[in-house]
This record gives sequence, C-alpha cells and structure tokens, in this order.
Amino acid sequence: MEVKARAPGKIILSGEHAVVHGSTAVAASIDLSTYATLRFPAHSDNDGLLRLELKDIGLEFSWPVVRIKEALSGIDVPNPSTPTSCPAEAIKSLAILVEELNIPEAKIGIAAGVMAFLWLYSSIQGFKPATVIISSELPLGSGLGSSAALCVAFSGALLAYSDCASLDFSHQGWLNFGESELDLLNKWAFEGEKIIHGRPSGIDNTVSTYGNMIKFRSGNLTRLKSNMPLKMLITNTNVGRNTKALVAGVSERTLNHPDAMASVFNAVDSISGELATIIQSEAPDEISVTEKEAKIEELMEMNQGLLQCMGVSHASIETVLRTTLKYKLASKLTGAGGGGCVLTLLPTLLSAIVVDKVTAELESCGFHCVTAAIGGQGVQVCFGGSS
Ligand SMILES: Nc1ncnc2c1ncn2[C@@H]1O[C@H](COP(=O)(O)OP(=O)(O)OP(=O)(O)O)[C@@H](O)[C@H]1O
Ligand SMILES: C[C@@](O)(CCO)CC(=O)[O-]
Ligand SMILES: [Mg+2]
Repeated sequence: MEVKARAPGKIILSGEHAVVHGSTAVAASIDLSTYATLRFPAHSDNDGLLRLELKDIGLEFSWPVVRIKEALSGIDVPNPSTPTSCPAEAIKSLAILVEELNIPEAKIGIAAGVMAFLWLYSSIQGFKPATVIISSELPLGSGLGSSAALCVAFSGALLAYSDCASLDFSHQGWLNFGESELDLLNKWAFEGEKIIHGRPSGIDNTVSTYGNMIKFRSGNLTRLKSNMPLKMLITNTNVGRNTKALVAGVSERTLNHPDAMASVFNAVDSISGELATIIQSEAPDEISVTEKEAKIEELMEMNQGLLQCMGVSHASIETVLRTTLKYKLASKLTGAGGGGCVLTLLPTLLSAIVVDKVTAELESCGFHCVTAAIGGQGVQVCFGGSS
C-alpha cells in the first residue's frame, strides 16, 4: 500500500509577520512542491519500525513503534478526526527520541520537522510500522513555506489512509481531497507548523492546502480570484534563517514598543486590503493593467519599509532591493525575512532583455533567481505509485 501527497510552497505578497499579530496578509501558492510518500509494509516485511527518509538532507531515521508508543503513553492518540496540539509532556518525550538520532549540528534545524512528523504520524496513524519518504523542490528555510508544505504533505499522505477521508484508491494520477477533508488536513498541518514555528499564523499551511491566492486574517481565509497576470522574480539570497527566531524577534519588539508596532501592523493591514482589491478588480485594457502594476509596486515598497521597521530585513535583502531598483523594479522580502527569498514584480510590458540583465546581475552577487508560476493547485494525493 502506497500513497504520495504533494503540497505546494507559497509566496506572501503582503503581510508576513503582521499576520501573526492579527493583520491581513495576501499569499499565493507556487508550482514548487514537497512530496511525502507513505508506504505500509506487507505483513511478511513487518519489522516493527517507523522509518523517515529525508531525501533533500540525505538523512534517514527509524524508530521501533513500541518506543514511540511508550513515549506517548497517557496521551490520547491516535485521534485522526480531532486535530490536537502536541502537549508539553509529549514535546519533551519526542525531543528525547529526536536527540537520540544524533543529527549533525549543521542540520539540527530539521529536528523540529522530525518532531512534527512523529506527532502527526502517531496522532493520525497510531503506532503502525511504515516508511515515509520526503523530497522537495523548495529551498528549505528560505521563506517559500517549506515547513508548511512539509506538514501539509505529511498530513495529506497520513489522512489519505485514514477513516477521515473517502478517496478513490483506484484513481490513476493526482487526486483532490473533498472540502471537509481539506479543512481537517489543514488543521493537522497547522499543529505540525506549531511544533516547527512556535507561533504560526496559519497562512502558510492554509495556502499550501487550498492552493490559489488567498487573503488571510486571524485564522480566516478568503479565496481571491486574480484578474490580472502577476509575474514575480524570486531571488534566493541563500542566507539561511529560521522562521521561529524571526517571529519571536518581532514579538519582542512588539512588547518593547506596543503603540508604534500597532501602527505598523495597522498600516500593513491597509496595504494587504488594498492589494487584494487591486488584484481582484476588473482590468478592461492594457493601460489599466499597467496602472495596477504601478500601484502594486508602491504597495510592495511600502510593505518592505514596514518589514524593515519590524527588524526582519537583512543586508542581503537590501542588496537585492538596490539591484532591482537600478532597473526601476520594486521588490520586497517574502516569508519570514532575515535572508531567504525576495520578490520582484515583473510588469507585463517589461522586456525579456531587462529580465535577463537583472537576473544576471543578481546571480553575480551569489543569489539564485527563479520565476515560479503563481496560484496553482493545493495539496493532492496519488495512490499506488501511478505518478
Ligand atoms: N524537505 C524537508 N525535509 C526535512 N525538513 C524540512 C523540509 N522542509 C522543511 N523542513 C523543516 O522546516 C524547517 C524550515 O522551516 P522554516 O519555517 O524556518 O522555513 P520556511 O518554511 O522555508 O520559510 P517561511 O516559514 O519563511 O516560509 C527546516 O529546518 C526543517 O525542520
Ligand atoms: C513570518 C510569517 O508571517 C510567515 C512565514 O512564511 C509567519 C507566519 O505567519 O506564521
Ligand atoms: Mg516556515
């Protein structure tokens, strides 16, 4: 028995960090995904182990399922229909299981992802031996939602073989979940994100689950229908960062300067609202597309300024901003900042020569540029290795 789930990464067009503090944000899925394959052994191959293979990092782990059961004794699992936060005592016991793996110091960031896996696996599937394999097209820890895509892909694969989903196992190729199944899957993914991020807003797992473009505020999602082409250059500064630490830094600044930060978050809320209106408004001709793009560029610049106020920009991000500005292009960081990825709007009438020039200049600084398609499918599954 085998199922593969795929979950897309995302870009945040406006509102990262402020969304954690109740402001509106706008995000869209991108056509780069994380894949989770779940395989249950045939009866004769059952060795009592749960295996996790992380292909992108080149690490493999396994645990006797009885050890996981011991670690979570006294906790109400499995309970697939009721997404539940990992209790503090379970976090401690899972942390011990993960410490025993002796993950190399340079890769220690993945410990949180492994803990999220153990919690989601035992909560949804219980203590059955299985193999789970993860691979991703997303750069890890770079602002494109790799942690959320991981949790959504885990939840998708795990729920596909649970009583909470009724999917057609004989279907060939990629298959969508039903609406109520997606709601459950999204809640489980959020519980995984909490283990990785500390205090996520839920926007990343939500856009990875449902796909397309969304407006998100205080846990509530509004699906947006874009009425204009939106092309973004994504520049990865290759500067590593950690979303949990950056989110904690903004919370600290908010404690230190509550009134000033409330004004910053308020401004971001207005920017996201305006951005959503522009993206959705009808554009009858080319002129109005150009006008809309000019407004979006201004909003991106304003949002970037406010992200600087929050303390989440970085010298590498500033280099991208300066470089793209030479070509009269507007940019902003996306995701948690502190390095990671930067978005640059590529207006419809911009010549391919300029795109090539700015890309070459950015890459000469040691950055890596990609153009990803925006607003595609959310999570999907495929049974029996037919894709
Ligand atoms: N393919 C993967 N394999 C193993 N672990 C992963 C994978 N993708 C994500 N992770 C986990 O997620 C962590 C990165 O999450 P983090 O939230 O810091 O960055 P991000 O999600 O890429 O960016 P952002 O939250 O700003 O969008 C990794 O350290 C690891 O624990
Ligand atoms: C920085 C943040 O706003 C977005 C990370 O992609 C965190 C979150 O919303 O959970
Ligand atoms: Mg993340």
